[in-house]
Order: sequence, then structure tokens, then C-alpha cells
Amino acid sequence: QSNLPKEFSEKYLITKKIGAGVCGEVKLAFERATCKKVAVKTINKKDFPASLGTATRNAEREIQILKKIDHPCLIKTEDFFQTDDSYYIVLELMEGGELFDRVKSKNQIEESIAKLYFYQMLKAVEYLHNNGIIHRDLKPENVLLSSQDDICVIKITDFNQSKILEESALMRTLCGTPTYLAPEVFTDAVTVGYSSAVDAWSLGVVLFVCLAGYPPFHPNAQTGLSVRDQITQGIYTFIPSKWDGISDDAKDVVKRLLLVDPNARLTIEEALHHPWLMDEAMKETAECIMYPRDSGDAAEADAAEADASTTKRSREDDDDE
Ligand SMILES: C/C(=N\NC(=N)NO)c1ccc(NC(=O)Nc2ccc(/C(C)=N/N/C(N)=N/O)cc2)cc1
Repeated sequence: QSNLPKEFSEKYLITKKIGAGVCGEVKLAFERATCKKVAVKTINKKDFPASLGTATRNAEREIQILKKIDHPCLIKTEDFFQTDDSYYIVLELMEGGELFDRVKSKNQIEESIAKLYFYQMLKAVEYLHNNGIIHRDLKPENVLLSSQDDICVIKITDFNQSKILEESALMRTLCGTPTYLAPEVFTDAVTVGYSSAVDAWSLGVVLFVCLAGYPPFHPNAQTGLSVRDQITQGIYTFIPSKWDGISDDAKDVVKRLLLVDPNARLTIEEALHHPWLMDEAMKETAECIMYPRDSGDAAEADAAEADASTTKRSREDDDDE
């Protein structure tokens, strides 16, 4: 137990390490008052001595984002603590662990399950983009599963790389008439910079890995190209043995997300309207697990239904007499 803040260790009992990240680890903890299991993500500030300022600013921004977001497929945080060398984020425990480990253990995820997870990821990222947030680090390690079952809620986590789209002077300039505007203002990296399309690309890679069990861009690809060149040239292979059993619609979504030109790439909105996602049964399942009617409402609704059917039956009996 490194030097945990006193009020933290009074409230939580930290037990074992359950996940490890680049800038910190995830531990299983119990809230002493309720014995409820939680996850605690530790973010070490000292790991970035050079850019201590950045790490602190990043963590502050991440905590600001974590407090603001509210969606069934985005991680919920319960508490925050910090010492001079670490941040402690207390989160809901996602019993199913990370999608990364699920894909590794299953090798390939069954197409209908991959579609259910992908639909939830799209809804979560749609919410982020509608709230001016770009995640920028979507990967299977940052997609958590709510249970060991295949059919479960997924939640996106780790907003360490996220950007909040603020109204900028440049954005205001670009809204005005560009009569006197120099060309480089339009083409300058800052203008073209990160857009929400980066998240669509990443989701394409995540979907590819879920369906095929191997990443589209990887070091020992037969291309002899570096991973960076494979990505910038959009060169990847659908290995037949892995993709033969997978539908053409699924392949088409991947192809349209892994387009190098961000303007040609599917947006999250467009992906949600792709034929592969026009699957009412899947959407019904997703809505049901994302927005469970709590037992009270459900019992009430069932009672009302039962009541209605008895009334109907008694009317029929009357008719029979
Ligand atoms: C149930 C279980 N394991 N079960 C077991 N018995 N394992 O032995 C389990 C549960 C959850 C996880 N992962 C998990 O919760 N990750 C995670 C990753 C990142 C972040 C955040 C906020 N990051 N923010 C930053 N700045 N990052 O750098 C939060 C959570 C792993 C295993």
C-alpha cells in the first residue's frame, strides 16, 4: 500500500491488482461501509518527471471529463483522491474485465456478439462527439465488459488522451468570410488537426480485432512495411481463414472505417446507419441491457399486462356464455 491518502484507506480496502496500464494500474477494492467491490485506477504523476505539468493537466482534464459524462456505455466514477505523486480514481467494477483479454481468450468473437459490442461503442462515442469530446485512445484495453457473459454491457474508459473541442479563435475565423485569409490557415496542421474521425478509425481497428482475432496493422505483416507505413497507406489484409465465416456487411463496415482519408471515412452517425447495424434484434438486446427497467417497473408492467389478459379472458368467457 503506497502512501495512500488517509481518508482514502479509511473508506476503501485495496486488495489485488487487476489491470495494468501505461501510466498506472487498476486494483480491486472494497468500499468498507458497503463491502461493494470497486476498481481503483492509480495514475502516477512521478512517471512523467519531464512533463509533470502535462501529466497533471491531463489528469485534471480527464477527471473533469469523467465527472461530466453520463451514458450507459461510458465508465462511471464514484470517487477521486490525490496525493502529491498520484491520482486515485474510484470506478464501478466491470466484472468482465477488459475486451482485450476477452478477445485474447476467445481468439475471435462471434459476429453477433461483436456487433452487439460495436453498436454500444458507437453509441458511447456518438455521445462523446455530441458533447464535444474526442477520445483519441480507443483500443480493446479501454473497452470494459460488465460481466463474464457474452451478452453484456460494454463501457469505454481511459480519457487520458481525450480532447475537449473548445470554441477557438481559429474556429471563429473559419466561420467568417475568408476574403483576406491566407491559404495556410486552411491547410495548417492545427486547422486540419485531430477531428472526431480519429475515433471512427480506431473503432474500425477494434472491430477488425474482435471479428478476426488479429490486428489489421502489425509488425510482421507480409508487406515488409513498418506499422506506421501500413497505417498511412491503409494497407491491411483480410486473411481468408479468419474472415471466411464473416459476413460481407461486417467486412464493409471495416473497409469504410479504415479509410486513410478522414473525409471519406464513415462518421459514427453513418456507421450507426450501415446495413450491418440495421439489426432490430441486436438493437433490442442492446437497448434492454443498456437501459434495464429496474425490477420495480418491470414487476409493475408485468402485473398490468397480466391484469389486462385476465380482463380480456373474462370478457371472452362472457361472450362464450
Ligand atoms: C473484474 C476484473 N478483473 N477480475 C479479476 N479477478 N482479475 O484478476 C477487471 C475489471 C476491470 C479491469 N480494468 C479496468 O477497470 N480498467 C481501467 C482502465 C483505465 C481506467 C481509467 C480511468 N484510465 N484512465 C487513465 N488515465 N489511464 O491511464 C479505468 C479502468 C480489469 C480487470
